[in-house]
Amino acid sequence: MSKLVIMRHGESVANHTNTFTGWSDVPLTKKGAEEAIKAGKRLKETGIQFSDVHTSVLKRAIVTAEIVLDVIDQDFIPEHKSWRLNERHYGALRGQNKEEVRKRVGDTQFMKWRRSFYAVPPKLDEVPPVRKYRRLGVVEPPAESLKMAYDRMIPYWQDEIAPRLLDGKNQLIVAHGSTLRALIKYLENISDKGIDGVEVKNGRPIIYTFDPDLDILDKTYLK
Ligand SMILES: O=C(O)[C@H](O)COP(=O)(O)O
Repeated sequence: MSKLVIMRHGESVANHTNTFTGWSDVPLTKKGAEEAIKAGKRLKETGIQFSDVHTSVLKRAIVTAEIVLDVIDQDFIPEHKSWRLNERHYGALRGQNKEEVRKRVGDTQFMKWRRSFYAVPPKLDEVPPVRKYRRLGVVEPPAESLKMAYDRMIPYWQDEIAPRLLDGKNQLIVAHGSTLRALIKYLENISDKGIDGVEVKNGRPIIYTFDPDLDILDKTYLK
């Protein structure tokens, strides 16, 4: 029986100011770092030994993962970073205050951009080149729906995570609200409509236990 723990990064400065973030690379707040420490302590109590940790290439996930590994005394495990685990790209909404956008466009459009599977947020007119993505040969998208994020994230699951779990190796993923909603949708076979209501909180680990065929035996939330 292998275990997968998925966790959203701790509070970022953009979460704190209620700003659309996506692929913007923002640090954790002090509270975010404390959430990571708390999550690490709760994880330590479970005694799970991980073989690998996977993060996006965004520092709020990377730093959260490193804090957790430190607290659980598993800093030595291989750390894999992939743009495929990045937050969904919020396009031209990034950097905008969520409350101001909500007031401007109304609740329905606001929630559609944030929670529906297919809605694409307003696109960036121009995507400035970022060395981090250029060196990976990745073209930063002008915006992504959750479906688009799902489509680029699932190959990472199939290539890098599922085979390790099938080999009985416990895996930790520290990523983002949207990528983790996409993964939960895939793992639990949630409908396109049903995913609207799924929320992933900062710094709260979710533990999946799988049988040898990678069917879910149990799902536990750590508070
Ligand atoms: O990218 C962001 O703004 C957040 O990490 C997730 O935001 P959401 O909860 O509005 O999708």
